[in-house]
Amino acid sequence: MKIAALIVAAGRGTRAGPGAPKQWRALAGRRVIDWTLARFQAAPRVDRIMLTLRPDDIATFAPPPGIEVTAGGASRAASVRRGLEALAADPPDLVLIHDVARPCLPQAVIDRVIAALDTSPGAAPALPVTDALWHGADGQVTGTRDRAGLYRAQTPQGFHFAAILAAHRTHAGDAADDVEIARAAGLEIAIVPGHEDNLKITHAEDFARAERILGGQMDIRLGHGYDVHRFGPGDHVMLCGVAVPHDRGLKGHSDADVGLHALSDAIYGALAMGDIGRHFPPSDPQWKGAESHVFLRHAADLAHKQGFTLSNVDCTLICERPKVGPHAAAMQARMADILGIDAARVSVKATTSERLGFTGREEGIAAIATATLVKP
Ligand SMILES: Nc1ccn([C@@H]2O[C@H](COP(=O)(O)OP(=O)(O)OP(=O)(O)O)[C@@H](O)[C@H]2O)c(=O)n1
Ligand SMILES: C[C@](O)(CO)[C@H](O)COP(=O)(O)O
Repeated sequence: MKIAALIVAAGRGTRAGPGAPKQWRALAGRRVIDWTLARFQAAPRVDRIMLTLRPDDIATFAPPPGIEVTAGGASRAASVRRGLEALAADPPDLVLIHDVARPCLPQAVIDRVIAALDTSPGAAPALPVTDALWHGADGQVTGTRDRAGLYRAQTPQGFHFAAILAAHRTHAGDAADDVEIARAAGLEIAIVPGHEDNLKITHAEDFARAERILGGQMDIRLGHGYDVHRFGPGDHVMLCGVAVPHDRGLKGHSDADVGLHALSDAIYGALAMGDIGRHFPPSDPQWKGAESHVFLRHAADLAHKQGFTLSNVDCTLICERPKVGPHAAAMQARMADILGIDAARVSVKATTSERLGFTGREEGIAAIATATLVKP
């Protein structure tokens, strides 16, 4: 069973007020569109993601790997139709059609829609109306309405692909959503429970609500690491991935880069996956003299495999000499490169220990590091 997600993102977001269209605006540290795409990238049963954008946005948007992009139309229905036509070249069995403006979609809602499509050609999430309903005009209540049997429709709305494509091809005019188009073609649509978190960002104040929801949903991990290496003979030390000239070297099984070792341990710690010695045992001869970027890359890859993004890292080197300041910018750039994150999220600093203790006596160098991992 091949399942595609079609995310419509070609609207102008006029009701959200001045500024960029809402899909491009920042929300809890990422753009709205990034949160919405991440929902479907993390959905185990979704094989393919098609995104419809305004033509001018296609020129500037660099889609993440695996995301297909096509141009949307003048209305939501037109954008969906274009997305369906783009998918039709290699048709999936099922399609889940979702508003980019619903970035807080819980995975459970996706699962419920897919499950309902086993027995129904269409299925969509909705919540029963729980407030009283009024008619109003000029600021006055002019009537009341029975709320029994009324629902608030959400997305993703899921369909058997061939059926919804045929429904869109024969539908004339606009529609509020794809359920309306499917029903006009005679398709039965099952209602599955939606979720209050699955709001559609429509007005400016909805951003604050979405931020609160995402903040509550996020898995935020903090890890810390500590490492020490003793000085020995040599003419340089490896610190945070940079060779720093010195009148001694650091002793160790690998290249003895205390900074990268502490940072690797911080990431392993945040994942609760032990430490560097567990993944690269010192008893194993293959790691003798190893360059420590291998360890750091391994830790970062484990984080990514578990769906975490590295939000920031911070490393402090503790030594009297060599002086770290002249090399800090190069260390920051090298660590950012190894981790694949922006240098603005990487901090390297140094302190002496006021000539106290083993670092003060210049017997070795110590490093402490922290890493913050975030999973939406
Ligand atoms: N021509 C359009 C219009 C809307 N949409 C998408 O349809 C979804 C729901 O629409 P809505 O919330 O109304 O978004 P906008 O049309 O962008 O907002 P507004 O009506 O305030 O301008 C959004 O994901 C929007 O990007 C689209 O793909 N193409
Ligand atoms: C598709 C939808 O999100 C279902 O609730 C809704 O119909 C979109 O409505 P809008 O008028 O485009 O905001």
